[in-house]
Amino acid sequence: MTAPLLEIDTVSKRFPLKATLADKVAARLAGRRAGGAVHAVTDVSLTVDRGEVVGIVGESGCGKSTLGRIVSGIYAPTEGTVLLDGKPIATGREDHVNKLTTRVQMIHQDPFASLNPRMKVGETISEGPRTHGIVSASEVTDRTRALLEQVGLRGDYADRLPHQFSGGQRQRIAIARALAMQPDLLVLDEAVASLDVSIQAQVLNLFLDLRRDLGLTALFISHDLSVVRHVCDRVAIMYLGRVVELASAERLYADPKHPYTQALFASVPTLGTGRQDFRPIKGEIPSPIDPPPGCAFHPRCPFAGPRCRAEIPRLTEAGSGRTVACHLNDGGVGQEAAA
Ligand SMILES: Nc1ncnc2c1ncn2[C@@H]1O[C@H](COP(=O)(O)OP(=O)(O)OP(=O)(O)O)[C@@H](O)[C@H]1O
Repeated sequence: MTAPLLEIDTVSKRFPLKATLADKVAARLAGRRAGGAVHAVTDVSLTVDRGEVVGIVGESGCGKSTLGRIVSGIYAPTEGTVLLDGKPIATGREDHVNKLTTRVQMIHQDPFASLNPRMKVGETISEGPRTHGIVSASEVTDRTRALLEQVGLRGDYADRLPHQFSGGQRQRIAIARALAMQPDLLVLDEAVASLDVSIQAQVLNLFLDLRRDLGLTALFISHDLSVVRHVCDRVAIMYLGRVVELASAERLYADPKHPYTQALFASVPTLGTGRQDFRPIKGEIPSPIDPPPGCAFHPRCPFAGPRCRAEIPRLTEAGSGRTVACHLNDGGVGQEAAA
């Protein structure tokens, strides 16, 4: 068996909060430390095989982008390690983050913000490969044209500026720029979220074609379950910084196990199930500054029992390669659990 291309091992990321003078005084009077932290990502372990596309799904603020940025070498994790092809991209030390890694390329949500408005798209696409010696000067023009054609644009668009393109075309340019670096791994962070639905479908189809032709490996971050279903082999569901369920897309969509996954599915009217009875998830997402004890989902969970309020559930096997972090799965929540 070959090792996974990407190995995320027990990664956490906390963003320290700056304490105001009033906080410091109050904390000193109370005999505790001032400040605190946003628990953006907690104890996440995940692998991605070569040629695999793994989705990261969850509501806003659950830590998806932070995880993507750690994998891209933009953030150092507070704890844990990220290995690409067995070598560290990042460890829990700021000076051990490979900020210049070219092997992971990130594609962001907003194609308007991610392209330099004053740079011709040909220069945008070829800048990275030229700087890093990935293409020679003599190859640059042909390679840039070929990349534009590969993403469904005309080669002579290389001479145009970003404002001459639509949102969907700009996202194609962003994909061409990422592919130009010949990355081992793509991190797509809400890559189609800002596009109209019909354009989303076109860009997703492009991604699927590229995946088939180039054997891409990717982390596909999205809040949109219907988008993820079309492009991912496996899907990790995140809640308040933790992975709560990880399964093949097929199994997850056929039979979601974690109460949060079930609630997430029930809240989406457009999953093609023909169901009209979609229900928003009840309650608010808790603060990542002060996560609830036990299972972070327990305040919103219809099945929560005493154990859920006290003990953090670990990800455990639930059959067929699926893992679920729920006490219902690892022995139940006790008599007191609501029916
Ligand atoms: N640089 C930062 N400094 C402080 N807090 C941050 C920082 N980046 C993210 N956070 C916080 O970390 C938590 C996770 O944010 P993150 O952007 O990773 O979530 P997300 O699931 O990608 O949400 P969204 O889909 O809204 O982007 C949030 O509470 C967010 O406010």
